[in-house]
Amino acid sequence: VDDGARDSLVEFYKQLSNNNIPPDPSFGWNSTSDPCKNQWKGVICDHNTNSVVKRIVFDNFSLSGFVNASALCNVQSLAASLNVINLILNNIGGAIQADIANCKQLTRLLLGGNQFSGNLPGSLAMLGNLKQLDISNNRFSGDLPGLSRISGLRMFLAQKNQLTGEIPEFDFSNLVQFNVSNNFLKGPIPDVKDRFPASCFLGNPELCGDILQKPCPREKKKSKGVSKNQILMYSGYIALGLAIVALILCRLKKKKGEKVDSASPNKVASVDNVVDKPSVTSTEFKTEVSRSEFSIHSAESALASSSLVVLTSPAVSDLKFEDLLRAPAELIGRGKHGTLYKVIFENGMVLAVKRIKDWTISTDDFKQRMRRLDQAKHPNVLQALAFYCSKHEKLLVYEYQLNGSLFSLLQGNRKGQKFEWASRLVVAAKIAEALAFMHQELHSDGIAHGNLKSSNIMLKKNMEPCISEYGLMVVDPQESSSSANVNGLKTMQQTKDNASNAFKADIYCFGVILLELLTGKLVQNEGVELTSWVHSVVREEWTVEVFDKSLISEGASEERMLNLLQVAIKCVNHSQARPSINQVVAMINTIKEEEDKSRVNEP
Ligand SMILES: Nc1ncnc2c1ncn2[C@@H]1O[C@H](COP(=O)(O)OP(=O)(O)OP(=O)(O)O)[C@@H](O)[C@H]1O
Repeated sequence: VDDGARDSLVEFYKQLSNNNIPPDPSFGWNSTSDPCKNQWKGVICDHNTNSVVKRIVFDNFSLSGFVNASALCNVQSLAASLNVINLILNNIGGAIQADIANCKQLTRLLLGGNQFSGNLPGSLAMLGNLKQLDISNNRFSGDLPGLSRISGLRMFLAQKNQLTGEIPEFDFSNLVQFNVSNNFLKGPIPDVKDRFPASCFLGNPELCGDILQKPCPREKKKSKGVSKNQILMYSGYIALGLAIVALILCRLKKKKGEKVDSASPNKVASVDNVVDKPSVTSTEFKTEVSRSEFSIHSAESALASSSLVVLTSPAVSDLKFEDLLRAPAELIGRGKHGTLYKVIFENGMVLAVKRIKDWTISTDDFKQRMRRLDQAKHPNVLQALAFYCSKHEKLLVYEYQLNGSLFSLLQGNRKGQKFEWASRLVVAAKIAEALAFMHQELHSDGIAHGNLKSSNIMLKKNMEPCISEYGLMVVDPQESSSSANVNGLKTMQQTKDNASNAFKADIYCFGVILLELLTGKLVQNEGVELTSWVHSVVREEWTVEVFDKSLISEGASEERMLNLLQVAIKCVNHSQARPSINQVVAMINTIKEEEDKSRVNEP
């Protein structure tokens, strides 16, 4: 760590601890030692280089000073590396300075359970990489800043403060935890469907909305207060709308005569007729909440190859592309590689449609890949039912899984649902076996999963786990590092032996899922961090601390949990010496057999 960064850290700690001198030399935080090499307490460094600070973690350290965000975030080398600031459950006071926004790489800012006060800086909105923001149980006041640009935000906790004003706009698509209860917020609650219970909003006497069974008073002003300019603007929109409709009608009339026949015969699947209407216009069919939001980029692409290829599933044999466009669609989530919509049909059928973003694969390669994937069938792999592919647009259709994903199960979104050790072991074994099957089937085609993570493990009706989105990531050596997998495999994927690396990468990602199952902690987008945390705990010989508390209290066998942890650690080995998927299956099955035996022998 460079001297400037070290000195700033020392300054930061000084103020954080109210000028308390670090308790002993091994604690660090002095200008005579190095934060990484000398392993300062509360500092976690990049495990590869051991020379840049990634996290500052002081949870429950009885600190009672202030946060000097300028000292921390105005130093370029620190700002560029710091991912996590975790100061929960201390006694830290004062305001948060706007300079916090210079720590642009922050994914977690956890300040809950302190004495912070004052307004939250509007600059928080600039922390575009944030996944978790916890300011709960403090004395923050004033309005919440608008954080709607932080589209990856998964957790926002602001309960028990003194916040005022309305709840600002949020991008709720990725939020899985949200709480603003017990403040002084007012006005309408945003439309969060049933994703968050009323308890997340309670304790704000002036908040209103269906969820609180407290209707909001109708706004009278709306029609009264329309200004002249607004009238002009709206009439402009209406005129433009009418012109577009007229243009579309003209074009449709013309096209009807010259029926195009461009769909090539398809050996694997039945192909529906060329779409002749809906997508001839430009872009999004989007009205209010529940309309289809798919867009076809141009009339040209719609006519040239607008066929929906229905794969061999009989469930959707009559499905037509236009049905898909017409049905109401709801945005479920926006991931790194695309967007997922829930589409509900009149006959009650519910489908999940994945719209893939920025995939430079050619149309032919895409089609071929889909057909290969369709041939590899396994009960624990979610098969695509159909797909659509044009130059600019790639859609995949899956059966919608009502029970959600392993991610949401671990996150505790499914209320009151226990997730016991035996079930976790079954999930691990089934996913490993399914992955082994797919690797075996698709090895010669070089198609690995490419994006294995707990949000891509769906739970079927009977809670059977199944791998979803297999093979939707092409591992392309030419491709930029931005396409790299979430689990920090960039450098690996950039190396030459790409296909084999992709299979190895799947093993790594599977190891991360095992760690999630064992620890109950989630690493969405932060795989490297969970693994380094586990490594550090194991290194310090507090191994049992790693396990999910609910597993310990359930009395799960420590020995078998340790054995599974060993498997996970082998899988997340950063060198390429990872076990093969078949070895992983064998190891997990041995643990599972022991578990089954012990259950039989139970009194
Ligand atoms: N078939 C499905 N049925 C129901 N929910 C699904 C289905 N497939 C995915 N989901 C859920 O929808 C959400 C968005 O999925 P999506 O795959 O687009 O994003 P992601 O997995 O977070 O990121 P990425 O783009 O990297 O795959 C996730 O919570 C996922 O668990």
